[in-house]
Amino acid sequence: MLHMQGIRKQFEQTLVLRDVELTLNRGEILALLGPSGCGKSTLLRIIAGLEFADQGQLLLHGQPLNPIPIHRRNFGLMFQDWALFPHRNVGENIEFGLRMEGMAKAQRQQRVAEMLELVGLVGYQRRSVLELSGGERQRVALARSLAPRPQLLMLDEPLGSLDRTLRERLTEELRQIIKAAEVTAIYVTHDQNEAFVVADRLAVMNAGQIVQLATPQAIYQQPKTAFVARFLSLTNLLPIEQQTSLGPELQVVETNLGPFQIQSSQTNAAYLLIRPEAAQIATPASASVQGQVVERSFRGSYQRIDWRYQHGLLQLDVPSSYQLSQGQTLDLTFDAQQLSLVQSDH
Ligand SMILES: Nc1ncnc2c1ncn2[C@@H]1O[C@H](COP(=O)(O)OP(=O)(O)OP(=O)(O)O)[C@@H](O)[C@H]1O
Repeated sequence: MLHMQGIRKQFEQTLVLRDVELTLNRGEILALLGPSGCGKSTLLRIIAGLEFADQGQLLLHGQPLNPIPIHRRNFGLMFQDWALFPHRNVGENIEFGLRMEGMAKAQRQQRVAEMLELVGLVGYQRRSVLELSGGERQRVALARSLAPRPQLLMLDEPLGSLDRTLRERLTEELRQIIKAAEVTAIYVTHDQNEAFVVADRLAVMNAGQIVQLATPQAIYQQPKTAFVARFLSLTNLLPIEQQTSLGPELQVVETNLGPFQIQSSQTNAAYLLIRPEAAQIATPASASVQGQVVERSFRGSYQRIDWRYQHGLLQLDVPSSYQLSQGQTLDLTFDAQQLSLVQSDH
């Protein structure tokens, strides 16, 4: 539906977007995920028409987007700092875009009722927005963006101002509402958990480039570069000392933790990624690696341990049912399914 080619943007001396390529499919929710300053908002603002690219093309349904004025694009926006109109009630806020379009009153009222139902606020129409909780306000803001049936909804850190617990609950709700409205959406966030919950596909950005574009599951299973792995809090990255291909899909890598056989077509990998859940408590018969628990923290169904071996330290998760204490010796094996090969960043 929306196709971006070779998008470049420079602010003074800084190149903020470098040859961004991205295709957004109809009905999907795509999250732009990346650290502060990587260019997410700039890319969104270019799509919205609030900023212009120095180079590159934006196509909407195969047609160039640039000549279409902002008000005729029919894009919805929901930004963290876009407050509701404080002196208008909930219904009037939701109705705002419909009035701008010149929609007749009866139709507007029907649409407002549909929107209140969609966001779970039936009966709130005449309430003042000043009386609402933070979560309710965000739902009104979402209803206001969705009311004019935008062909594309853009959300920039829409839950950024809410506390963590509320954010987690609302993220799931946001996804359900956007899906029920059958709208195509781009969702900007720097929070990987939010992106995982909300998105069909994720574009992970670093320094003005899209480093990886795939489903949340695929990115978690196979982060492409060390940057992506670290950004997802996957920090056990062991430099590969030597790699041998035993076939197109089978690699043997040497690391300071020992040799590992990995099902992968990735040649010339820089790191072996050990996901925290790869750790398995060794049985006396297994070929294990010796180590020691130096820290342990309880996380509910599992415990996170800092595990020191002869040449390094890993953060690993083991079931809470194991009685472990700080300083104790612990021999481990590693589940090959939870290991992957990762490229360097350059
Ligand atoms: N109008 C502007 N003039 C000059 N520099 C700008 C302008 N807008 C953005 N920048 C710079 O461009 C870079 C990317 O900014 P952008 O807001 O796109 O990043 P972001 O990934 O959305 O970050 P954040 O999550 O902090 O909003 C930053 O270094 C920012 O300072």
